[in-house]
Amino acid sequence: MTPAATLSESSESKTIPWSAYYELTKPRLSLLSVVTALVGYLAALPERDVGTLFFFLTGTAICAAGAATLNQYIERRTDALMKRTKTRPLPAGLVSPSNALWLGVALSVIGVAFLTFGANYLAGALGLGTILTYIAIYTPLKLKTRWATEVGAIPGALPPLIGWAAAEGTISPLGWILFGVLSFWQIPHFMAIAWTFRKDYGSAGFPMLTVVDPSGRKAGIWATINAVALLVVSVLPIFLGLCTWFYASVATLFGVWMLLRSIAFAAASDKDGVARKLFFNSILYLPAVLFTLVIDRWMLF
Ligand code: HEM
Ligand SMILES: CC(C)=CCC/C(C)=C/CC/C(C)=C/COP(=O)(O)OP(=O)(O)O
Repeated sequence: MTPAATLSESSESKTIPWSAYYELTKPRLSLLSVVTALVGYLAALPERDVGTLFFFLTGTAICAAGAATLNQYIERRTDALMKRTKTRPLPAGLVSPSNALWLGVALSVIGVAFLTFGANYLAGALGLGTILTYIAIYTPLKLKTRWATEVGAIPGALPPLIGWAAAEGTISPLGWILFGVLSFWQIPHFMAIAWTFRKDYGSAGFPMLTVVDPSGRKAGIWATINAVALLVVSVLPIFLGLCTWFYASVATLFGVWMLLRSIAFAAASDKDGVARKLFFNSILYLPAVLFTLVIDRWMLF
């Protein structure tokens, strides 16, 4: 198939680049959400069932793609005002807003149906909850308050619980710990990004912490506080007998590293370089700690 298809709209013929629809789904972020959901599923140590695994993975991916598409539909005007986002399919005029809206709604409904009927009701409810908190609460709040970031951390941290629910039909303490790890991890992750793109966010009218406090002092302190919480929550499994020292050591190592990077970000007067280092550190943290957790759980049982 060619990378583009031709579609008739009223009397005109328009070329629809499929890659533009693909970009609407924020493929990297969506894929990462699926990976964190898979971590929840694998760490739950279920009785394996290939059918459930298939529907849960595809359902989560479709939900994430639908949520991302709806997010881009809602933010099409502000995305046009930022350098980082102005080439996205909607501000670039590659896809019509109504097409994006219908695609987002259709994907979200299909994704929730896959989770509900292919896994179980709890997984479906969590999928729906993730979409709604992202689209109906976080996305509109972004223009209103700096606390939107903390609200956004909820849908960002819910996918492991979808995985846990798909595996067990319920959520065990380690599932909630994973939710805590993902929630606290997102704050230093995003404080670093919010510093780097503060001018972009400011010009689009987003009151991010680095916009309302342009010194970056509050962002640094808030990243550090959350890095401490991340370290504490990430080592809880060892005290509850839910993992071995293998996971606890890796989580401590990466947690301390993230904390030191956050402190450096808070302390620096010129924050540009340290913010990028904290961002890259946050990107390394997740695969290292989550992969180790899955291996550790498999070794334990
Ligand atoms: C409050 C929640 C979050 C916000 C506001 C946020 C925002 C962002 C932004 C703006 C970027 C682009 C940075 C750049 O272009 O330099 C980014 C990158 C990234 N984010 Fe997040 N993120 C959040 C949650 C998450 C979650 C939950 C994950 C993983 C499951 C994640 C993983 C990544 C990764 C791996 C990158 C680098 C690769 C890429 O740009 O796609 N983020 N994030
Ligand atoms: C199963 C399912 C529905 C998964 C979706 C989970 C998910 C990806 C949650 C969003 C995390 C988040 C707040 C990202 C930033 O979005 P942003 O809109 O602020 O980023 P942007 O500035 O790049 O648009």
